[in-house]
Amino acid sequence: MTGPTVRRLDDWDRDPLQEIAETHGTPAYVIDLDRVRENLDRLQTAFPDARLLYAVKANAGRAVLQTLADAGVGAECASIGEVSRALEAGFDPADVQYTPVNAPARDLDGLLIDGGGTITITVDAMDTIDRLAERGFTGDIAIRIHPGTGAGHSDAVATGADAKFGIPVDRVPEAVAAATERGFDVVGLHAHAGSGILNDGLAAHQEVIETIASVATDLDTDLEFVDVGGGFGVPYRPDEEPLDLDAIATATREALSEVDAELRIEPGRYLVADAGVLLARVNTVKPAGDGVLAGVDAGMTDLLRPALYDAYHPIRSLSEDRAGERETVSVVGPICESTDVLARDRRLPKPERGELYALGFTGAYGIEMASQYNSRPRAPVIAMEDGATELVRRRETVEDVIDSEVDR
Ligand SMILES: Cc1ncc(COP(=O)(O)O)c(C=O)c1O
Ligand SMILES: N[C@@H](CCCC[NH3+])C(=O)O
Repeated sequence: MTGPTVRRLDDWDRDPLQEIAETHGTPAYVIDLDRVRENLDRLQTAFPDARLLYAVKANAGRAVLQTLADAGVGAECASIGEVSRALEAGFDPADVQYTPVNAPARDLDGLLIDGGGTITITVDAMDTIDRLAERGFTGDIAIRIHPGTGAGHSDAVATGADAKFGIPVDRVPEAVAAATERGFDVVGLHAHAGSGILNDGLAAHQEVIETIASVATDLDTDLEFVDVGGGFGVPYRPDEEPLDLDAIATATREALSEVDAELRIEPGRYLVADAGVLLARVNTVKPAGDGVLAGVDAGMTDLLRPALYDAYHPIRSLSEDRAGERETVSVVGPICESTDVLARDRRLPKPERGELYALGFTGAYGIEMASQYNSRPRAPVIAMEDGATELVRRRETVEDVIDSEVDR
């Protein structure tokens, strides 16, 4: 069941969302596991020969991880925390790839404790090759290259262009030699162009794959895999076109035609973004300039993306249809920051106190980037599956916020 290419906010049934808000209160995240499976099916149809690793950072909830582990995909993890959550949710260590950025010592130590010998580590710095050798790590390693080109929904996430990520192309042979000398098997190459790539970013994405292909063919090493990262975008704005998955798959295959190694991809957003909504309720309404400010109970601590990237998330009123009256509404949160604006200048029904809103495409990088700033407990997550709903992450309490303080 591949489902529609994209599930827009208007495609969600209103009744179950209203019911969830009544039962669990707001703010609350909803994640539809059936939609996650549909997204996976579409990816697997477009990339039938690729090994798919789910980028856990997009949504590390156990229900999501179990769904994907059961479907037989692997996990791409950015930290020991993500590795632990993936293993706990049922991923086999052999299916886990750890791709740290400037791996903290605590992460590397933790991997050894957790039987990390069977996990593949993607190394992004010469130093980390030494640091793994010093710790007696015996697993396989892959080398992450810095391709020098990136793409994504904003410059902030065009990772491939940022020197922080990966080893420069001209130093990759040196890194492979250093790793081999220290007894490691270098089994793969890795590159990631960036996140939220839509059709206008395909050329840059392609360039990254061509770069990794040329590094792979120049190396005198048998590679088990070439991992071209994730980044498949989802059209959050109503005027954006869905990503042409077949075009990206064909171009990837062509670019790698001379490379004799398994293709790996590691999507996060594509699997979960349109499977999630964030529910929030209006508490205050006040005029501002030519429009209205609707103050809701979700803020940048629940959904950071608008404040961090100026990201667009569609917003819809789930209260009873109120024909006619629409106003220019900005939806603002309860955090004492001016950037705590979830949606700016949208045409919405004249807001009313108690009105229920849904924010779309919040299944990816929503709950994962939530914080306790202003000492606000994080929202719960409710999973939908096969027509049923279930609380899978409870609402935090103020006690949870206080609990990590040490008595003195
Ligand atoms: C190394 C790596 N792999 C995979 C991903 C997943 O990206 P996306 O959620 O855009 O598919 C990211 C995030 O951008 C990443 O940094
Ligand atoms: N967190 C980002 C994407 C970056 C992913 C990690 N490299 C977002 O919300 O769009």
